[in-house]
Amino acid sequence: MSESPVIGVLALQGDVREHLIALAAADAVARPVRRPEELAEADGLVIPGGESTTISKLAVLFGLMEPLRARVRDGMPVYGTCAGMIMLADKILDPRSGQETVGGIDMIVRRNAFGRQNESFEAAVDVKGVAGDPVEGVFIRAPWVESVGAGAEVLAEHDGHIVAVRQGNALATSFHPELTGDHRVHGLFVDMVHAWRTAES
Ligand SMILES: NC(=O)CC[C@H](N)C(=O)O
Repeated sequence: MSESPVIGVLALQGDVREHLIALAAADAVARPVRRPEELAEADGLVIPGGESTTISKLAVLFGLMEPLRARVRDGMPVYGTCAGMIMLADKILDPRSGQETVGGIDMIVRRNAFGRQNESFEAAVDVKGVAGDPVEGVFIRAPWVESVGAGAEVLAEHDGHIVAVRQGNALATSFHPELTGDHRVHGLFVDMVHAWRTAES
């Protein structure tokens, strides 16, 4: 395979460090991204879990919202977990005031759908494209996807609710593979970045 891709982790708020570790374990060069210049150098980007309204407001404040939208529109691979999934939704069912999204996936997301912090849970999830045993899904005040448009593919469901979606080069999960030590979902994302780089070069 060609040399390791550089994958950024949007480092405004949330579990940035865990994603940097998971990406490195999946053979990517992982870097925090806080400035537009850092985003420009990345071959792909992870938007971490955390608090989506905070991440949204900081992205606007740091001048990153428009550059993020532009790169996603151009096809840069992007992966969002939990709050990151919310950031990739074209529509949020119950946005807080001032909450914007990057968009990129034709889906409607319901924030905190699986309940509050103390209703967080783990469950085995079968994810299309991840071979072998189910993934251990860690759900923390997790969103679910109410519905997807024609262009988006459902990769996983839990309890009848959509929890993983892909549309082109955008991938999103309600749960947090970065917290489990199982790096297969990050591996899937790194493969998407390799494929995109090869297609672009
Ligand atoms: N673990 C998470 O990322 C929780 C997401 C949070 N409920 C939000 O709305 O942003």
